[in-house]
Amino acid sequence: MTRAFLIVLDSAGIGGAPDAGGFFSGGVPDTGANTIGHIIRDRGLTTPTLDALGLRAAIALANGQPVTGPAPQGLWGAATEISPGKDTPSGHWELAGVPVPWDWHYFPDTTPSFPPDLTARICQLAGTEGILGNCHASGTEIIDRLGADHLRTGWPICYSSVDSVLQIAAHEEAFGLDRLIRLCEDLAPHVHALRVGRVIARPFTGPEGAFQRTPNRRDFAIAPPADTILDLAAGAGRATHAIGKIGDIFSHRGIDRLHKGKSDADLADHLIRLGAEAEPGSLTFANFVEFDSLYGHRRDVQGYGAQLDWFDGVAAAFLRTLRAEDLAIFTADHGNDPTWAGTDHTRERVPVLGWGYGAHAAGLVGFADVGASVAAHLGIPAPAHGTSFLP
Ligand SMILES: O=P(O)(O)O[C@H]1O[C@H](CO)[C@@H](O)[C@H]1O
Ligand SMILES: [Mn+2]
Ligand SMILES: [Mn+2]
Repeated sequence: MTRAFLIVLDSAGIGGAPDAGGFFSGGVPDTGANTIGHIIRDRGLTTPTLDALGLRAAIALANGQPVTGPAPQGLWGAATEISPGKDTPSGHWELAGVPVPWDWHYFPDTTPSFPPDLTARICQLAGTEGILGNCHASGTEIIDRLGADHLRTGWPICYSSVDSVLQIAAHEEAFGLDRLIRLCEDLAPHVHALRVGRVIARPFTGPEGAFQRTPNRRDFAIAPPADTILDLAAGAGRATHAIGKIGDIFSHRGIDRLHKGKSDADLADHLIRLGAEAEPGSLTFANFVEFDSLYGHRRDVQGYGAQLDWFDGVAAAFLRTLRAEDLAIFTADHGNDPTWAGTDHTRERVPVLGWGYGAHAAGLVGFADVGASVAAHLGIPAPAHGTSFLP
């Protein structure tokens, strides 16, 4: 029985989104943002495995440029998102066959950013007299700025961004990791009721002047509004594996086994192991978050490029574990151009790089077509949206 592996390189967009002008980072429209394209332009990449599948061709296709160079050996294309958000849940759900049917609520870029009753709710759940932050911020910048106040007052640091999120940073030892996670979990239903996609716990540690975020981030996301390929695979009795934060993104629906780690290197070990071991008929869905969290939001071109070079070797090792009848697709959930203004995601098309069907041009497809193709490959019911691009 065939197996499927869907692997998301978080934020590894390739530009060309037709609606990019309606999205902003740092007050600048996303028109022209191109995460991988600009890393190639400014640093260069050594990604022979992804290139052979069709990465360079996909970038050209996404941006309306002629496709030149060696013919791709994989199933390749570029996908366009229709969901009205350039965030992680929107991208992953649509890839899994469920475009977002509502408009997310975004907290305004003002101080205060949160409505008074929500702030009061946070205080009540945290057992504090107030909160710090209450604004848009970059997560590393705000702990540098407010970490000392946090230690002094014991108040949680609450912030948002251009995404539909409420993030809470707190010191693991001084505030307590379990207390932070419980606060976010208890707050999540109140935040989801506002059509805000996620509450994210952002624990940090260290002394003043050297605060550092830890890997114990937790996301509490709204549940997807319809059956995703995870639900459909699980419903068909198939084994489903979630690597990284896929469990959090899908509200833990349709997932048998979670494979988490402290870093993307740990997640790469899980992926390569599951390539060898995953059950016949199973679906493995992976998210590699460090492209986004360590390099995209931090606008670090060199770091992002080095991570892509590293990942290419992971992809090569993983593909060697596969069986002839398997399908693997490498893709992304949105952009996060490290050369762009601000520190936020960027609206972009994403690469679709498939292994298992030989050389085939899928062309310009939709995010939901990825989920439909995975479902067709596995022989499970199709999600409500999308059309398979398998030959
Ligand atoms: O700057 P940090 O805390 O990494 O926050 C980022 O992480 C969130 C989730 O990807 C985004 O909405 C953005 O705000
Ligand atoms: Mn993401
Ligand atoms: Mn992000």
